[in-house]
Amino acid sequence: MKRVGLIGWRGMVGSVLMQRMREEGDFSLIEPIFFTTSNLGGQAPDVGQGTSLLKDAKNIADLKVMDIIITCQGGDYTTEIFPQLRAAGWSGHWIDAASSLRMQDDTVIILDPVNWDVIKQSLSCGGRNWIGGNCTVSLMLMALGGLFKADLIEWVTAMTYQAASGAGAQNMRELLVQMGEAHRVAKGLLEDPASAILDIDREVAGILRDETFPTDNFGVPLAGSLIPWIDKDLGNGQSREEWKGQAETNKILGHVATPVPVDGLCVRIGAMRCHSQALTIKLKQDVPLEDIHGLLAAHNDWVKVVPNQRDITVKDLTPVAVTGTLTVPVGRLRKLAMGPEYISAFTVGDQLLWGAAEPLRRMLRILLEA
Ligand SMILES: NC(=O)C1=CN([C@@H]2O[C@H](COP(=O)(O)OP(=O)(O)OC[C@H]3O[C@@H](n4cnc5c(N)ncnc54)[C@H](OP(=O)(O)O)[C@@H]3O)[C@@H](O)[C@H]2O)C=CC1
Ligand SMILES: N[C@@H](CC(=O)OP(=O)(O)O)C(=O)O
Repeated sequence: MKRVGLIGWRGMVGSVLMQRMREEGDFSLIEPIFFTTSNLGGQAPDVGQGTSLLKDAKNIADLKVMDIIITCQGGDYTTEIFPQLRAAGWSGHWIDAASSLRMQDDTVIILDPVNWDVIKQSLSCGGRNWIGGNCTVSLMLMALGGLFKADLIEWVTAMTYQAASGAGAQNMRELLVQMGEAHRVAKGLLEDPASAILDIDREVAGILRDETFPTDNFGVPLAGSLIPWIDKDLGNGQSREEWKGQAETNKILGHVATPVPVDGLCVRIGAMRCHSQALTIKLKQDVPLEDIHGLLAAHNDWVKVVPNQRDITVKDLTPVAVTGTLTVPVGRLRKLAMGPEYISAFTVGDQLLWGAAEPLRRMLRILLEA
């Protein structure tokens, strides 16, 4: 049995990974060893193999005896430990949720339903560094995989509606506290059916703008508002989240020489853990919508084409419908006024599942089966 070190297993992404590994019976196929950065010697979780003690996630000697390491601990941890481990001669497989190593030449961004060929090629050449992609990019590719595979996309813009979870667990909590505050100030007026809506609105706007409003994590209100910037400012008008769209999409697809342009605006909204994206796609040719539906639906087991009709769209193409599931619906498919090669699409995906934990879990299975 392969010895698999798990780091970051109690964080938000790590907890989703643990849940999925339990559901899929992955622990029965490995010898799991749990590490910590904060609770050395504490109790490791019992995953069906009895209890054990947590090991030090920064102890290179302990890490070196692992065949495979999966980390959801974060970019700082990766930046500190990964080079030391490789410098110490470790030749095991490193599977990582953090973005730090994604664009290095010796890494593959893993999303096997989309880039199994790239993963296979790297495995056959001795590849050992497997990095999960940005959530927005992975979810877009799960949805549009059929069009990319058929080489039909000339360019795509992604206008995103990203959930609080992408910013971290504390941000999810803060969103709910903000919602509670907004409700608190309006509660009395809401209970009075005769109250004026503009009075309610004034109270809510007042608390959202109040300096006591809880914004320690987001820095600004998200509830009752939105934040049109995600991740760092690259200084050229683009956010780092927007930059990842083209850079990671093309690396995932293995398009080194002729990248497909991917760009857009990334916006944080008050959803909990599902990212949504409105896509405008310029196709290389005029393809009938029916064929587009067929290509999209046939690409992988999780994408689901939602007919472009109101009733089913408002029910099935939403964060509420998708949260906690692996389904990636794509809908609002129609030809745009710009011409027959231009189509719109809207997609939703759970950013903690296909956007973070699931590609890592599946990479582990690929390595176990290799
Ligand atoms: N959030 C997201 O949507 C996505 C995140 N990622 C990447 O995954 C990595 C981890 O992100 P995320 O899971 O959000 O990070 P978390 O902050 O939830 O967890 C990271 C680590 O924090 C420590 N920790 C400290 N206090 C707590 C607590 N109260 N509960 C749980 N853990 C605690 C744990 O380490 P220890 O047990 O050692 O103390 C844990 O492993 C990052 O690199 C991120 O970039 C990738 C895709 C999406
Ligand atoms: N930046 C993403 C979440 C994330 O962790 O992305 P990355 O893995 O590329 O750093 C978001 O805020 O929604």
